[in-house]
Formats: sequence, C-alpha cells, structure tokens
Amino acid sequence: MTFFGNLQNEIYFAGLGGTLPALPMTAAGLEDLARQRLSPEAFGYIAGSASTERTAAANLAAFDRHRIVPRMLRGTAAPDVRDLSVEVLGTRLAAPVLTAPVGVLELVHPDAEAAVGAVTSELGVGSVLSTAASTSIETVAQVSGETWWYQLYWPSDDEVAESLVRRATAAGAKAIVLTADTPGMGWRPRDLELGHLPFLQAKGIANYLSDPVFRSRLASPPEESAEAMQMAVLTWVSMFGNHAIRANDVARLTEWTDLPIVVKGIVHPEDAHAVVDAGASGVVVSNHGGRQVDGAIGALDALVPVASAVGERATVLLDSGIRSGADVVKALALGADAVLYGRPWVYGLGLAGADGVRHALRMLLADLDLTLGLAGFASVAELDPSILRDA
Ligand SMILES: Cc1cc2nc3c(=O)[nH]c(=O)nc-3n(C[C@H](O)[C@H](O)[C@H](O)COP(=O)(O)O)c2cc1C
Ligand SMILES: O=C(O)C(=O)c1ccccc1
Repeated sequence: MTFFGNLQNEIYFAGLGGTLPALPMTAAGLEDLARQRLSPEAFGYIAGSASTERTAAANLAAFDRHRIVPRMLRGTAAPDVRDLSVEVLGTRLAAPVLTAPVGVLELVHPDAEAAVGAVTSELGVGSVLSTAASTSIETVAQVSGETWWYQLYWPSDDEVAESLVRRATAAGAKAIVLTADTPGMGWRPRDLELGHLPFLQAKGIANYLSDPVFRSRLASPPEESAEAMQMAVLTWVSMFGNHAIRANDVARLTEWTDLPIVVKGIVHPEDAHAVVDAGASGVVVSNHGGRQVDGAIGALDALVPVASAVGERATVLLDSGIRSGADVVKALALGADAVLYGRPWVYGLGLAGADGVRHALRMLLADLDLTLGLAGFASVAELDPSILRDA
C-alpha cells in the first residue's frame, strides 16, 4: 500500500526549511506556466481542442455537475487504512491511474516517452504508449516496468498494423488500446493558425521509422538523405488515416496478440456493445480531450450509459477532463475501473522533464488519496453513484 498523501508533509517540511516547490500545485497552474514557457507551437498543439473547444469545456463542466457528499466519523481518514490499488485487465496498479497516450512528446521535451515510462513504473501506476510516440516501442519498454499498455493507431496498411501490435506484445505491453476516434485529425484552429503539424517535420513517427514492414514500403532508408526522410513522411501521411476500420476488426487484433484489447474513444453504448461482442475486454470512454468531434457529449456524461451497456462483460476506463483527485473519485463512483490522465502531466514534462511528470502524477495521487480519506472511504472499491449528488 502506498500513501500518496505524504507529498503534503514533504512539501510543508521543505517549506519550513526555506525550500518552495518548483512547480504549481494544480493542473490549471501547470497549464498557465506551460503557456509562458513552451513555444506557441508546442503549447497550442497540447492545449488545443477541436473547433470552438466547447467539448473540451463540456468535459470539465460534466465533472463540476457531480458533487461528492463526504461521510464523517468512519475511522477512514488515517492514511494507513487506505488502499488505492486496483487490478485492471491483469495489470496491478498502485492507484487507478494510467497516463493517457499522448503523441509527439519530443515537442515538449527530449526525454519524452522514456521519462513517462520510468516515472509511472517508479510510482506503480500505468502508462499507455502512443503509436505516434517520439521513441520506439522497444526503447521505451526498457524503462517502463510491468505496467505499460500500447495504444494503436491502426494504419491503413494492415501489415504495418500487425507488425506494430506484434512488436508491442514482444516488448512486454500488457494490453493493446485501439483508438477508435481518430481515423483522421479533427479541425484544430490553434494548430491551423500556426500552420503547424509536427508529423510533417518527421516528429512523432519513430514507431514507423523503426518498423521493418513500414521500412519495406520505402524506396530508400529514411536516414540516407533529407529527400528519403521526406518520402518516409509522405508514406506515413498516406497510411496514418484509416477510415475503414469497423467494430468487427477488433476480432482481427486478437489473432495478432493474446493481450487484452481495449477500445478507446467510445461514447455511445451501442459502440461499446459492438466492440465487446467483437472481443474487446475493455473500453475507454473518451472524446479525445475534445480534440476530435467538437460539440460531442462530455466524456463523464457518457460514462453511465456505456458502463451500463457493457455491465460485467468489460472493463471501463475514462479520460477527457481529469484534473484533480475529486475527478478521479467521481469517475470511479460512476462506474470507471480506472482513469487515464492526459494534458496536465504533458505540461509537467514540458516544464521539467521526468521531474515534471513525477510532480503532476504525485499531485493527482496525493489529492486522490486525501480526498478519498476525507470523504470517508478506505478504498476505491467503496465508491458508487450513491456518494454523489447533482450540483
Ligand atoms: C497533445 C495530445 C496528443 C494526443 N495523442 C494521442 C495519441 O497519440 N493517441 C491517443 O489515443 N490519444 C491521444 N491523445 C488523447 C489522450 O489520450 C486523451 O484522450 C486526452 O488527452 C484526454 O483529455 P484531457 O487531456 O483533456 O484530459 C492526445 C491528446 C493530446 C492533448
Ligand atoms: O493529436 C492528437 O490528438 C492525436 O491523437 C494524434 C493524432 C495523430 C498522430 C499523433 C497524435
């Protein structure tokens, strides 16, 4: 059992000795500092969502509409009685949190996915490695311990898709997360106004450049010349978007790997049904942080219908709008088995590398630990809808 709340004491005692924390103590504080310190291109890419960004706002509003009704005098506030650990699809986690897959991390820091893999493994939480990573699967696997999953963007070239899945399985991933909501990019005004798409500069395509099947599609090795790299980028462009995938195709993934399959980006209960029927063991209720369909339902508002639809047949995770410990409590109470944490740790990475990722995660985990205990619960298993009221 890990007492994540001890971060609080650590900070106060350091303060007594005259040392102030290097980074802000809220997700919003990290975003504000990142806005000042990162390049406009990097900040815009991370912070931006689709179109009017109303779905990004709806994600946060949905959390605010649910309020916890804390219970008192139940003997549960002491740290040593609390247990945040969970097992999710066979992966044992010290807390019900995994880092969401985020592509192109080299935009914010050269240590990128390796920093995330090392820190999540150190804290005992999970990570989901993006297909659009800046570092190859095999390199990240070396530092990521036993708690990492692999996120698949299914390329339109099936043999490349199969190769990526087999590589992730061989490298030790514990689940494959197929992202369903991004057959192409949404309309993203912040990137459009800067004319900025990182992939065109060969960023975020390391998993393709290191893939033997992808390389077999190229006339010459991308390392050979700037022109060869440009051709590799264009080949990536030609196969990134895949509008042909259907729910049934999930069954094909189970031929390439024995790992559990999770489908990410589900908000409609019927889609959840369909992918579970096709062999998925889990779904991530998500609208991609509002980056795809602007005007879409807030992710938390989709959780109860999806969780009811799949019942005991599948594990349910949620992302899009997790910013605090209370948000995690609310998601778990409404039926999520765990959450994916997105933008805040990316700002941490950009501000301070691995230290910033550690800070963002420890802050969330401490807040979760303390909120749980102060609300009268000794374990995350005790959370259910009865602990919440509508605001
Ligand atoms: C900069 C950025 C890059 C992302 N890249 C990926 C990706 O490569 N694969 C994926 O499945 N989701 C990707 N996502 C979506 C996240 O996994 C997650 O769904 C989203 O960040 C949740 O919203 P939140 O960060 O607002 O909480 C990305 C999100 C951001 C902000
Ligand atoms: O930017 C994104 O949200 C995203 O998911 C993505 C899409 C293509 C490649 C890399 C990341």
